[in-house]
Amino acid sequence: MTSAPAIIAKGVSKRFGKFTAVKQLHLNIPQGQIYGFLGPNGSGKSTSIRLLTGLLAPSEGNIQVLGYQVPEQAEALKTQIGYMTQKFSLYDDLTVIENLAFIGRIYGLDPVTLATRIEQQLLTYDLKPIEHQRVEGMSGGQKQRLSLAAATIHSPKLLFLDEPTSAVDPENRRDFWEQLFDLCDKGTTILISTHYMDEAERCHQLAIMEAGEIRAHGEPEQLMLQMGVNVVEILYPDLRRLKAQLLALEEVHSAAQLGVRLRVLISKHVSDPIDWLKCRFPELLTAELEIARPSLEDVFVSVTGEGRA
Ligand SMILES: Nc1ncnc2c1ncn2[C@@H]1O[C@H](COP(=O)(O)OP(=O)(O)OP(=O)(O)O)[C@@H](O)[C@H]1O
Repeated sequence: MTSAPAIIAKGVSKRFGKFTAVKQLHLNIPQGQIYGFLGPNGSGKSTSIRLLTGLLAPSEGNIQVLGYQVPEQAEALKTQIGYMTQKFSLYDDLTVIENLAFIGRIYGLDPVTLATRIEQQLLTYDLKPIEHQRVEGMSGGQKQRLSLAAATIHSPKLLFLDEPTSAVDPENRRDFWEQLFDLCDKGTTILISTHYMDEAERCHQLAIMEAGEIRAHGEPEQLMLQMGVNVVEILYPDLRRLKAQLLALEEVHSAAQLGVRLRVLISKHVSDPIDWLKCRFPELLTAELEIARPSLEDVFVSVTGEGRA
């Protein structure tokens, strides 16, 4: 028997005055998965997360999270979820242990459970050596680990992470993802927002957002396979001029320079894109052209307006 979805959203929109920040959001997120919201700044990721946690009320639509109706039953849901933002929301004047204790008490943990959980979290997130250090003055990576330890102190079933890796270096991001997979392995469902392609590629499923709407969703691999464009890489000396000419063609979704190569996304309506390019640009007859494997970034530019910049 399959378990009920962790999150169901139907036709959810959020308006701030005349501005619509989230439009007709539909979600069905299974338990035990890492689900990603991928999108540029202002695409509605944070607003969507706030709606799903019950912090914001939708202007229209229906939300169910872990079987609770949101925002009506948000109070009951609160103890079952964790929420971490890119600002980490820690108390600078408190030490590592004091932060964990304070947040644990907010979640209503009894003193014995709290003491056990603090000890476990200090070990899991490698915070033991700095347990008496105040947050002020800690590195970005340490703050991130503490923030994740605090957000999971009450062992939530569902964890919301709003751009949790924006303020840390690539090594810390890698370690952070290992911790997320450990949590997922123990049954925690995770919803994470990001604007990094490599992070989105790690998710079991993701939604690509732009201007408050989901433009595409599914497993990263499926999204890459089902993309409505072919990818051609061109090795040619005068790439800047070629790029401008290519972008003027309706069939070309995007053209981005990667070092000495131009990566071009061409509509699948063009059956043989290499031949098609060589016919339109005879100077390419002697250039090196090859079909490349699609990346998530290609999917992103093909479903959003990003590619024609
Ligand atoms: N309380 C608010 N009042 C008015 N507009 C808002 C409010 N909250 C968000 N917005 C607007 O809604 C849009 C979506 O913002 P949101 O923060 O959800 O995007 P995001 O994808 O999370 O981007 P970021 O990465 O910058 O946080 C933005 O244009 C933002 O200015």
